[in-house]
Amino acid sequence: MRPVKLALLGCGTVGSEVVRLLHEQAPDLTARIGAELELAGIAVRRPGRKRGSLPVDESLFTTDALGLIKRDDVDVVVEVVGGVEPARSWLVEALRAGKSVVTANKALLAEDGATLHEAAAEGAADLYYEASVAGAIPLLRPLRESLHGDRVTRVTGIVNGTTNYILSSMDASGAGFDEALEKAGELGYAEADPTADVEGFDAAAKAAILASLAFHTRVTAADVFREGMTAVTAGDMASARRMGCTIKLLCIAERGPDARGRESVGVRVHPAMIPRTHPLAAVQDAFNAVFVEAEAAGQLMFYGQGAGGTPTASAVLGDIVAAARNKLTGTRAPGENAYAHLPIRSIGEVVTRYHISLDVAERPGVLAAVAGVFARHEVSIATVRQSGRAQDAQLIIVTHGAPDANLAATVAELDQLDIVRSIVSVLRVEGGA
Ligand SMILES: NC(=O)C1=CN([C@@H]2O[C@H](COP(=O)(O)OP(=O)(O)OC[C@H]3O[C@@H](n4cnc5c(N)ncnc54)[C@H](O)[C@@H]3O)[C@@H](O)[C@H]2O)C=CC1
Ligand SMILES: N[C@@H](CC=O)C(=O)O
Ligand code: NA
Repeated sequence: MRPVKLALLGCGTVGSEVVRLLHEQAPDLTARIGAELELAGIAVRRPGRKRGSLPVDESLFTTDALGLIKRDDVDVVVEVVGGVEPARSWLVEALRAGKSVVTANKALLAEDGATLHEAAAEGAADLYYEASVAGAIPLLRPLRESLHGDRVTRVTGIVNGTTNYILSSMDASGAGFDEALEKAGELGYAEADPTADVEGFDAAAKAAILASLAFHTRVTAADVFREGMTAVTAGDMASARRMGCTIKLLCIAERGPDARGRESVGVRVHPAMIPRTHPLAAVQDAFNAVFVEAEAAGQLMFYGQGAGGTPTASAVLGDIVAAARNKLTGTRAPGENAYAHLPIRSIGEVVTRYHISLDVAERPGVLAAVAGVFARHEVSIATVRQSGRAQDAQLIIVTHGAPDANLAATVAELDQLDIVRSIVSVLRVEGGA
């Protein structure tokens, strides 16, 4: 049997681990596939760079990614460069030519997955992207295959390792944001531009990919409500701790009837306060965890390493094996299945709960005035806690569920009240906190 030939694009944190695992596991991979996997070439930016410990022939390195993709002997293109361009042009070229693609590129899939899926359909080619969401955790294959007999209603989780590493460091040791981010970068968790992590763009891209698969509807990054975690302070974390909670950056994708009774999809990424008893509160460091709720299956939980070169390479290798097997047997991966065309609900229509911390003047009638604002916006208060000082006091209010637009309008009106000296923090609450 002739070997299945791979073109590897990118040899950074993930790419170098793909090379290492391909070498170390070669005999097993050959036995599992029924043919050898062979690297036809590795596209890099700087071919002369020292990659001393990598078990490959230097002659494989090239700066001509497109030339490598177009080679007749290449069967599978593995893209671990990242970013929208030139990755999109490369992958479209490969797919249209009937070459299978394995990619970890969530930014591209969430921005313009449709173009890749269309190119895959045109070229009758496989498009695999398990590594793009939650690193090593097998999550997309269960959504794309195992759960196809069921109706998924909600996907909730922690899908960014860098921010979970930062938030769990802030919670456990009171570590500062900058220090924890630097460490996450050193450990290979952070994106090339870590703004993508801390501002929630990376999690939003993953949320779009998850929602598209779960709800059979094209959801792009632009459809996802996104709020990063840079505004979460040590004070917020301490306040959460006092309430028996912690703060996590959550991705939530849900389907169901909106206020007009129309079946729709809401997808959001934001920091949220959750009780310490919640299973997601126990997810530490760069680990990820995702709950999938489906009508027949009930609740499923997926947990594991969501970032880092080696765990991510595990998912890439799994996809390479699947693509190689398909090449040999003439079968294909499931294609895009976006038949449902569900409308996207705006964040204003999504029912959320808020934890609001206010500095207020300490005088009679303050509580009534504050409560009046909530009532005017039809927001019901679950708990109020007041800690008083000489002339001012802090009020901590947790609401019941209400449309996010009502909650936002409540905060905006509170901000206008003379008795409110400052709005110290506003956080959404999930899971019964
Ligand atoms: N690091 C992680 O934990 C995870 C990363 N990913 C995704 O995997 C992909 C790769 O990520 P990393 O390996 O962490 O990034 P990285 O920045 O370590 O590696 C990317 C490599 O691509 C190279 N490159 C850039 N432009 C190129 C070009 N025009 N031609 C050839 N090579 C080029 C860079 O020099 C770099 O070595 C990204 O899409 C990322 O979002 C997905 C899951 C986890
Ligand atoms: N930067 C990402 C890497 C994996 O997708 C993260 O921190 O989760
Ligand atoms: Na995965």
